[in-house]
Amino acid sequence: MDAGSYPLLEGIDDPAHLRELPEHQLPRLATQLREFLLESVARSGGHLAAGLGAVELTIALHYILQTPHDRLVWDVGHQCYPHKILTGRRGVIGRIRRSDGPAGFPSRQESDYDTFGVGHSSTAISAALGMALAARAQGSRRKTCAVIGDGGLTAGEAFEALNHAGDVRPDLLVVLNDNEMSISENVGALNRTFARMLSGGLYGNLREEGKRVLEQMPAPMREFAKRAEEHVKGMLVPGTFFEELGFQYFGPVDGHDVGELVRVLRRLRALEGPRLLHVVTRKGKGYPRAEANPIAYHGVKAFDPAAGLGSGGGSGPPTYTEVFGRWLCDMAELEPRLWGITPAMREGSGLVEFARRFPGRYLDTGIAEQHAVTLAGGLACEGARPVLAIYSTFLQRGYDQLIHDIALQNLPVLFALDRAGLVGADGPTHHGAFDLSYLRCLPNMTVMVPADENECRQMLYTGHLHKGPAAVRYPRGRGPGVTPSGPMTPLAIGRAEVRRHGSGLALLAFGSMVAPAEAVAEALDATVVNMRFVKPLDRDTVLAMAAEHPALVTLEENVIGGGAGSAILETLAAAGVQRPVLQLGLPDRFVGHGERDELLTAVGLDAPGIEQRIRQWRRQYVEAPE
Ligand SMILES: Cc1ncc(C[n+]2csc(CCOP(=O)(O)OP(=O)(O)O)c2C)c(N)n1
Ligand SMILES: CC(=O)[C@@H](O)[C@H](O)COP(=O)(O)O
Ligand SMILES: [Mg+2]
Repeated sequence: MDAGSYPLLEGIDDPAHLRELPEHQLPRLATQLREFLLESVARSGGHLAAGLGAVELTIALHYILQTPHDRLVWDVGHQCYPHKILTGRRGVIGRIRRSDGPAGFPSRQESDYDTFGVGHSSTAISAALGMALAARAQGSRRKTCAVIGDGGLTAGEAFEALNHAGDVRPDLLVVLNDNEMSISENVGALNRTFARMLSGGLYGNLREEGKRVLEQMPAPMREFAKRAEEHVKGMLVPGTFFEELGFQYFGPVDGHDVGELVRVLRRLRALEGPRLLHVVTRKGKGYPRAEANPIAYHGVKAFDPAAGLGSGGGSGPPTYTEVFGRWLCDMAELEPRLWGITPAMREGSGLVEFARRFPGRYLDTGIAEQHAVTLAGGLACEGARPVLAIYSTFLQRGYDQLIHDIALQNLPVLFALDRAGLVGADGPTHHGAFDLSYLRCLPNMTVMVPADENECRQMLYTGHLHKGPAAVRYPRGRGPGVTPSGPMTPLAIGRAEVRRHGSGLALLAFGSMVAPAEAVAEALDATVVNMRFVKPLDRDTVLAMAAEHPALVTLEENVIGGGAGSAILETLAAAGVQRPVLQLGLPDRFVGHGERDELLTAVGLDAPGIEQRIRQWRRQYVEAPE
């Protein structure tokens, strides 16, 4: 930040300083905060459009709420960069999501102002409700506020929390930040109702007419008239939906009018009971390129704000996501029963082309992973061949549905699990660290892990043909660069592939670990097996490797606990085979944020780290056992 270019912002090291500003300076502060945010994220990369849209709201919330004494809980938290800038992290925001910088989402260990750790959506109201009930039980007068977006409101947990709050009636303020966007265009009937009412002529005219009339009123009447206007507007938009849930509904309010927000929030803070303030904002506000294309500017790499984002479509081999997206379209051409489903991640999961070409078989459920899983099951019951594209970490949201609705009924649903393993900048809330453990323990599941992009395509095809539930898990970004080619041929279920023969020891590698295993094989005189299937495991190959080698090493980009290596240990134990086995994988802790390669090195899953750990272990436990 060039000294002096943001004079108001530079004077704010915490919200107490903000609250010393006279109200009339807040619009100028908003301008500086927005410009600083754009300049910073254009350099660092990260989430941009949501934060641009939340600048005035963030200022008003910290201006009126006595944070951190009053609790402010953000939903998802990707819009929290203005919040972090105003709460003492202006100096480090330029390193956001780097291993030496702040997390990309609110994090309790990072700041007292980050009252609840988020990253997965739709948790804020539940957490805030818990905090509000605790305040009531403690006889505290502190206030609790949750800020949730219209996308966040498409998830079941948000409704569960609203329904419960309306019943137990805490002192809780929910702010709905409605910009009609999720990452892509928001979906859902409630969203459609909002959009219809807020864009409707009647509401728009009333708001403009109301402003004109108010301006001509003497000041004392203006406050009363404002309230009257709010209630009249409240009758035009689905406030009743929230009032049926026990909330007092206020708004809609212009989410970029910081004075209006301060006035309304000041009133609402003084009230008690469940209140919902409906705020209308524009995602990407203040940066025309982001306003025009909020999808592209939801999450960005470093870019030049003057030129905007690059043309995209990087050169080089396709990413795993692109391999999946192309396979899905190719397969949909051949198989009319194929459906593509995403829980609000069309772009991230590679479904843009599929959605364009096969709109009748494309479903975006909104942020509703539980529903998406069971929906796929219903389709499968009727002979459809659904493919659920879902991040590994987000499938955690639909785990009971996976067990109860899909695996138990042995329904042919294919799960394309993207972002498996360490994702990098998004950190522990988004790493796909657990899916091999949580999938392989389920009866009827087939779990495949491709070593490269071509194998990914073959596995997707194999899973599609399979008569029961199947999952293919692949990492964020690119693999070893084996571009898919040739016809799709199904793999033999449960068969591994021996890539290299050695005599020293056998490296039994899964997915992204095959490449580094091959890189160290010669130095270790090791056999390398591309295991391909975590379930069903290739038992014959495992036992043969144990018979032919003095020791085994398993390698996986999943937690060791209950993962693929554990499946191998179970196989050896069941066969009464005793062999030294070293399990390499993710540690039994949450791995932080940073560049993916940097994190893999930090947990010893890059080639040098793998070689070093094997040599050390072999010396200690194989060559000179006590
Ligand atoms: C459980 C879960 N599913 C999916 C996501 C991915 N995701 C991050 S932000 C977002 C859209 C959120 O929309 P909204 O709440 O309206 O916030 P906005 O970006 O519009 O400000 C999604 C789907 C997530 N973080 N958590
Ligand atoms: C906030 C959120 O959950 C998403 O925006 C997520 O950060 C997307 O991750 P990718 O960048 O890996 O698609
Ligand atoms: Mg939104």
